[in-house]
Amino acid sequence: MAHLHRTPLPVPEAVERVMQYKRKGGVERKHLHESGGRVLAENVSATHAVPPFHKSPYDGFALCSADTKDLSRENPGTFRVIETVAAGHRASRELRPGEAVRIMTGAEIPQGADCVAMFEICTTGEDQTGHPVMTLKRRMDAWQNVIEKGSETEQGEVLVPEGSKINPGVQALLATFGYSEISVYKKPLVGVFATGTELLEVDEPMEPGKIRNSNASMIQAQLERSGAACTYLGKLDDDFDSCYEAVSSALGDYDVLITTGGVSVGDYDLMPDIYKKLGAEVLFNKVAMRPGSVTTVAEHHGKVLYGLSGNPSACYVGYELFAHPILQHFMGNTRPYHTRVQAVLGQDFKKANPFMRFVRGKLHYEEGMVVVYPAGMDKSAIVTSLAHTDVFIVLRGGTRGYSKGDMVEAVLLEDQTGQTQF
Ligand SMILES: Nc1nc2c(c(=O)[nH]1)N[C@H]1C(S)=C(S)[C@@H](COP(=O)(O)OP(=O)(O)OC[C@H]3O[C@@H](n4cnc5c(N)ncnc54)[C@H](O)[C@@H]3O)O[C@H]1N2
Ligand code: MOO
Ligand SMILES: [Mg+2]
Repeated sequence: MAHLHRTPLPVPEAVERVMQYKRKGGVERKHLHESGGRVLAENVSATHAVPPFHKSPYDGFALCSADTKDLSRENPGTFRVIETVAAGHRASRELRPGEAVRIMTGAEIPQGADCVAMFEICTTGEDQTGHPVMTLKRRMDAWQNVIEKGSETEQGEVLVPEGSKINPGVQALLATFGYSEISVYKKPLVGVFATGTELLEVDEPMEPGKIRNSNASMIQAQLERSGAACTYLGKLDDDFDSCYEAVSSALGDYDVLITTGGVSVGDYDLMPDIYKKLGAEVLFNKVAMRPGSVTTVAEHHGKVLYGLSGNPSACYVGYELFAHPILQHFMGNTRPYHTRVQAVLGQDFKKANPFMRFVRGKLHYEEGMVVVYPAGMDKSAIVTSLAHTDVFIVLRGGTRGYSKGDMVEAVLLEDQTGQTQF
């Protein structure tokens, strides 16, 4: 029989207790195309200057600025066009005074040239011998319209430090500098069990007294959203020996183990006794929050075991508050906590709040303001409102409810930025 008396721990303290067991995962090499969303385990440095040569930003004529110093509308100058250089090609020889090269955007500026006149300010024609010429009616400055070698970055500069998340722009840099592979932090391997004799799997027909196991699919998707690697280990009947056996034998194979169900004080809530028999230290088994007050977290030889509630909304909230940040840290993220913003509450929420409440909510942008609405029914056992949830609306304990227009805190579940503090 589980102990009936449990002392509720304030949420920030519960998070802090879990985070005492955070650890960084190992490092692995990943192909640049498979590195998106991972965290860099090495600096990305410029392996060469960018651009690697003086380059033309325009389609036009490359020439020597000194040749243009006396030019004006009244005194145009005519240049012999000696060749055309497309991007990817180089001029065949150095430019001599009085010469110009027809050059395309991205091509290397020929030796002897130091500026580019855009096509739009040049007129083209032929001389008496039929050779192509170009006429210019203004003077050019040295290095005008040239992207100079190394002007964007010099060789050796650290451009993205270790610990940064790899986004499409970082992938552009990896490609620029020839990193076909890169060191990233490993994903944590997370094992998931669903407990409950009442559970049917998704492909099973309904039966009297039974419900389908929605938490396993939900947790797997939450893990995926967090970037972790998940193995669903199956559902377990509420039978002590088989549950104990399954949990204790899975422990060694995963970085983190998550179970759902069986953490409260019912006759078949077996997780507390399983933790006891395993010799795991329970960090807390009651949190001063709704939903998810029964969320239990234990530690076994430094490994964290999550006993999430069986009630779907409680399970969902328990995961995001207590598992997401530890998994983010494992993956090298220096901002492991969900981003929080101030938002306008879009409708009344009049329930009194003895405990801190994490209302599943939906974010809208209205006239440039972030507005959040409760996503639907707000009880621990509710599953339907989770479909419309992308934020938690944080309502502090000890309040008599909130009104439309009040400023509230919103935890953004689908934002990538994260923050360093809970
Ligand atoms: N006497 C008390 N009873 C309860 C307390 C309490 O403090 N004293 N706490 C209540 C609260 S709060 C919650 S939350 C629930 C937590 O229950 P458990 O975490 O032990 O979970 P179960 O009993 O296994 O299941 C609860 C509920 O959720 C359904 N469930 C379970 N697994 C799944 C799943 N994988 N997919 C979908 N639904 C699932 C299960 O059928 C139950 O209906 O305890 C209260 N009781
Ligand atoms: O642990 Mo329960 O979800 O607070 O209702
Ligand atoms: Mg129970």
